[in-house]
Amino acid sequence: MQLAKRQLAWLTEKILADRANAGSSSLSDLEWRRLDDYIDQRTTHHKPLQYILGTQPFYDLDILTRPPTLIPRWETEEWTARLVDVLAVHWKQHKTKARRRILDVCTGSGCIGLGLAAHLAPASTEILGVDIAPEAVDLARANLARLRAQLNNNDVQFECQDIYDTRWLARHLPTFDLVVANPPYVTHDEYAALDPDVKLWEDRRALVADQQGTHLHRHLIRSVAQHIPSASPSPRLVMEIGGEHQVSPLSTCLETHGFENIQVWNDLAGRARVILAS
Ligand SMILES: C[S@@+](CC[C@H](N)C(=O)[O-])C[C@H]1O[C@@H](n2cnc3c(N)ncnc32)[C@H](O)[C@@H]1O
Repeated sequence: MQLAKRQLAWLTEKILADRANAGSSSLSDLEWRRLDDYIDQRTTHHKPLQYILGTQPFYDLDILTRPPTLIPRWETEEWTARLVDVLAVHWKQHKTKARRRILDVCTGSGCIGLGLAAHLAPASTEILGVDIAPEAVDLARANLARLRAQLNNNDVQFECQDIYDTRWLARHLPTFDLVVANPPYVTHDEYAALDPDVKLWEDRRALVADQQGTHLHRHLIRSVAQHIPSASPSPRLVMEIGGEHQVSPLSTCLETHGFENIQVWNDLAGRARVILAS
């Protein structure tokens, strides 16, 4: 009930914020009809609030949201901020003259890449975000255009790219210091049990992966091991995961491919959320 009231308040705020003439604080007939329409989209059609509002806060950035591209989640925001702190320490200890290069695989709205750019040291980093979905890349580029002034003079670009393209990987991966990713990690069984808010509106490709949700993670582990040599204790690969059940298989896979300093970060809810290694 509390949540429903809060959502109604946010929808009303959107209408008030969108109005051209801010003279009156009460809603006109037209605005009441728009509010009715928003409530209908939310309740009857299960449209997520963030798609109706059109944005979602991520770190201190206001990220545009548009179906079917995944809405940025608080868990991702949390580890992105933690990663900024970790990289600041590592990169201070292991200085290089060149800018660091980060590949944000499965970039979606671009939230991770943009969040990193906005908080890493000024003019220190080049970030490329790639996604297989053209509509995600369009949205990431719209976010880039909107947020450019907040990116600390760090360079960010987005490209449409299937990360299973081995020729692209062989050519481009060796130019990066670090790969970050929030890949699809929901198992087929978990997907069947998800809310209609998610299933009806967010791209299935953004969520589901074979091999108990670890297929893309394993592919990234193999690819990074092959193309990005271990140069320092700094992380080489940072991936979001779906929980404890994925820790052991992915740790084994990382060890098999020669990774060191394997760590798991829990999120604020105490769930295993990120696996990283150097
Ligand atoms: C879980 S979403 C993450 C989006 C965003 N990084 C975030 O954290 O909100 C996963 C993304 O992976 C993309 N994706 C799925 N398969 C891919 C592939 N083979 N190559 C590149 N991107 C892929 C999807 O289109 C989707 O945008």
